[in-house]
Amino acid sequence: MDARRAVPRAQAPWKEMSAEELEKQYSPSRWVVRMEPEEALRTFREKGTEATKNAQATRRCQLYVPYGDGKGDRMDIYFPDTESEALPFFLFFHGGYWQSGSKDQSAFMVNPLTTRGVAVAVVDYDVAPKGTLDHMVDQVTRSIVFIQQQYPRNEGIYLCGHSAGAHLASMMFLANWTKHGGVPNLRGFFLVSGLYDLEPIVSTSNNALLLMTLEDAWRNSPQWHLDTAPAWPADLACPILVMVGEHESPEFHRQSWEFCQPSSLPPRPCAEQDGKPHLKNCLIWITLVSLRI
Ligand SMILES: N[C@@H](CC(=O)c1ccccc1NC=O)C(=O)O
Repeated sequence: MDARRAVPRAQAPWKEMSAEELEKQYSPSRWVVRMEPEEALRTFREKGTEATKNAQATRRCQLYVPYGDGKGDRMDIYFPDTESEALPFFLFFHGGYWQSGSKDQSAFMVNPLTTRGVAVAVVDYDVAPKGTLDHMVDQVTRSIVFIQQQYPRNEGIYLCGHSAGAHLASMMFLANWTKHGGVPNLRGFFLVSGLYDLEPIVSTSNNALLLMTLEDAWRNSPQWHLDTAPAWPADLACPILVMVGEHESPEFHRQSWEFCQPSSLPPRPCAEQDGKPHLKNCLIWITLVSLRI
């Protein structure tokens, strides 16, 4: 807790906000410029569901693959046309503030990636109120270990998450892989519009179903734990792309920006090799055009 107290107030502008302003900052749909919030959320769901149906109708796939014993431990895996186990794997973790969304509306990246020779796994996890944050983090960890064990000859595992899913993916920097049965061949992170410090969310309506305490938020905020994260194998070259939408709220921009600062990101994969940093961090500002699906 000391580290959190040591954060200068200037770096935590949300602490000065009214409850109403904080609510707005953490309501992404209210920042969409092309449509009203309700229409934006509906469009997001409809496009995702349509793209998932299309992917399942057109791609070689295995659906509802169990990655554990829990009822919610399921993923859909989509394959390129080429039959091979030596494929790169792209794992996607959906958003929805840890309380909505599912794999069934999240396979929108499948066709562009599988046509380029990448296998895609769209992972389900138990959203609140069934699942707690700790349980979801555990599920995500196990889903990655499952892919590594099923496809030991993979050409890299790339994690991508959106919003709450980007948070879950970023928690993997803190994972104790040896405890989970082996180090996955992680080769890249794509973190889209993520949340890395959960404390501001505790007092918003997004916490009504999740019921996270300040303690839960602290434990599950990668922003505050990267300096003590377990060591990574030095040979894992692992670029991390942190992305945030151009029109998203100042708080969403701040979360991504602060997570990108060298003092926040895991020091170990940064170890220099051949005089070059292992880890390339960059903040990409997505334009509205590139967000179109
Ligand atoms: N109630 C939220 C919904 C939301 O944040 C959201 C919706 C779909 C996918 C991701 C989302 N945000 C973070 O996980 C909003 O008003 O935007």
